[in-house]
Amino acid sequence: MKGTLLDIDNLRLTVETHDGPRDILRGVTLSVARGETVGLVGESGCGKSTTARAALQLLPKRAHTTGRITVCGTDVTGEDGTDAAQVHDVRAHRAGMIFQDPRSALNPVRRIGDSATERLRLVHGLPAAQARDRIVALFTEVGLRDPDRLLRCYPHQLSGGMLQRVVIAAALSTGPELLLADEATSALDVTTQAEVLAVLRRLRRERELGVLFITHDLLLAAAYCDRVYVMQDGHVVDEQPAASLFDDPQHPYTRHLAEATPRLPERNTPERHSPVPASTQPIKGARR
Ligand SMILES: Nc1ncnc2c1ncn2[C@@H]1O[C@H](COP(=O)(O)OP(=O)(O)OP(=O)(O)O)[C@@H](O)[C@H]1O
Repeated sequence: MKGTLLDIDNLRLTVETHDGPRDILRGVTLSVARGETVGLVGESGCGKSTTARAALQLLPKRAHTTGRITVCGTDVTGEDGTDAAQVHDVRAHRAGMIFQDPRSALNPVRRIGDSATERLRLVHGLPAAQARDRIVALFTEVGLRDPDRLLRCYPHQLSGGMLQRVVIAAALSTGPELLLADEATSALDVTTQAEVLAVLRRLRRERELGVLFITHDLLLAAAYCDRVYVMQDGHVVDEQPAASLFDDPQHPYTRHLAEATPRLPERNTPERHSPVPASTQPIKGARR
């Protein structure tokens, strides 16, 4: 597909455990195009995070994979002779990842400025002053006020929403085309979640980012994404336009998830692309 930033084709991943080999991904096929937000939903443990991490070759220990993953035109699985330097280039320049808990992404005893500029300084070799200027500009872009003061703060001095914006700014600092957002707003309260989602949406539009938006929250995926893949037990079992996820679920498992998701009465149901659903209940059975 033209403009495809992430293309995963029949990805299988098996991990050697003490109890023998364990199949975690059993044939995942999905794609994300430039400027598109694609949801990846499913119950806890179905393999969503492993899929995203595999895209950056952040694989579990003793993992064996088959299938092909192409990120921004580079086959990171090495099938076509890609070497470690090219995978490093993808991680350093082309794709960024945001996780659920910004506190775990930031060193608690380092100032925000040191953590946020780290990739620019160490990976891109930017002088400290230039890295700082770029992060200050990005802090403003993601809606953080008084960026100079924030650079001197420690993580415990900032709220969860502010920290997630810091993490988003740091992820964007290297100019990625693809963003892998793994439950990036799940730990935030509903208001802060709406604000962070609005920031991500604006950045996606302005920068034409492709976003793989991982969530266990079907309502949120339906409201926020363009298309949605549904995972079950290591398989992608369904792919649908987000708009029809609840109204016309195609696969029995998608139907099951949709029926298990508490919804507000129709007149209050959020329109697609509204900031965030008023209710963001997890999928029934999810462990979170
Ligand atoms: N290194 C590993 N060794 C053994 N099992 C693993 C390893 N890494 C992940 N798993 C298992 O693979 C399965 C998929 O994990 P993954 O984190 O990808 O699921 P998920 O859908 O993202 O779940 P959640 O929504 O809870 O984050 C889980 O059952 C997990 O326990």
